[in-house]
Amino acid sequence: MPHTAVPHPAFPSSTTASVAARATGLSKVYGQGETRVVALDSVDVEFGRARFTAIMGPSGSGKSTLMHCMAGLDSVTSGSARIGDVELAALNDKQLTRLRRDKIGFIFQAFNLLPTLTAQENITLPMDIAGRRVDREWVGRVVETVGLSGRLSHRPAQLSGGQQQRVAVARALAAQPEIIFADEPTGNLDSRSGAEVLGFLRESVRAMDQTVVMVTHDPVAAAFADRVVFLADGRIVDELAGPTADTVLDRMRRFEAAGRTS
Ligand SMILES: Nc1ncnc2c1ncn2[C@@H]1O[C@H](COP(=O)(O)OP(=O)(O)OP(=O)(O)O)[C@@H](O)[C@H]1O
Repeated sequence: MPHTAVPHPAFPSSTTASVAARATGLSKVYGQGETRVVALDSVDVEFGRARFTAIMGPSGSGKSTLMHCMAGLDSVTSGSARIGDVELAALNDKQLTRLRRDKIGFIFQAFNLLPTLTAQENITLPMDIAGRRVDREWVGRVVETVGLSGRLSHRPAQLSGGQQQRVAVARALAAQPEIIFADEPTGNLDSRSGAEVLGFLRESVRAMDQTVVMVTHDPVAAAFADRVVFLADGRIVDELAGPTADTVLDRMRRFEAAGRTS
């Protein structure tokens, strides 16, 4: 039963209200027999609402798998993945599709923009597909925040890589999803454009109470987050609040050293 204690404002408890997504004992196993891979091994993690969380860890540690399971893009083998109060395993395909469409925003390394549509049309496409009314005022604010006001009638080919990624960020933000999952969102960008995009994500969390979960290899990118969780071999092995690029790098080096001696 949920406890009913009133949380002290300075110490928000991890009740549903403050948690946008939660994994409990989440395991994911691919294949069987000789090809069996335990990608996630009983992961417990919460992603706070209106928080920016980075997921880091060595290649193959399970970062993308965790994100895909939390976003309903992949099924879980055991344990639980929830968005808000919704247990993803309890949904059928149609309900999952609707949940992804209505509650989740995605930003991937490949921008996934439609080449024949303008920036504006790409930004509102998910809402148009869902038959949702477009909140023009909100979209205007998003477009201004990501600095695309002068580029709305351009098609993707007429935009730089950084601008295209900003369109992808605006598209995710425009629908006001409960949570945005970003997988290496700046992987293809030069460091200046990357920093801009991360700054916009950071600003969306601060100014618009957006929730963002981002997978990254880059300590500089992770430093834009409020918190970093570290995965190794499918387990959460550490976390860091208020990260800087140096503290993240330091933590990564320590894991590498531990990995070499274990
Ligand atoms: N569809 C799949 N079938 C079989 N094994 C998979 C599949 N997807 C991932 N894996 C395995 O699960 C483990 C975790 O993979 P995952 O892609 O989640 O790691 P990652 O931390 O995101 O890695 P990277 O940083 O290289 O992208 C790896 O050993 C990978 O080979």
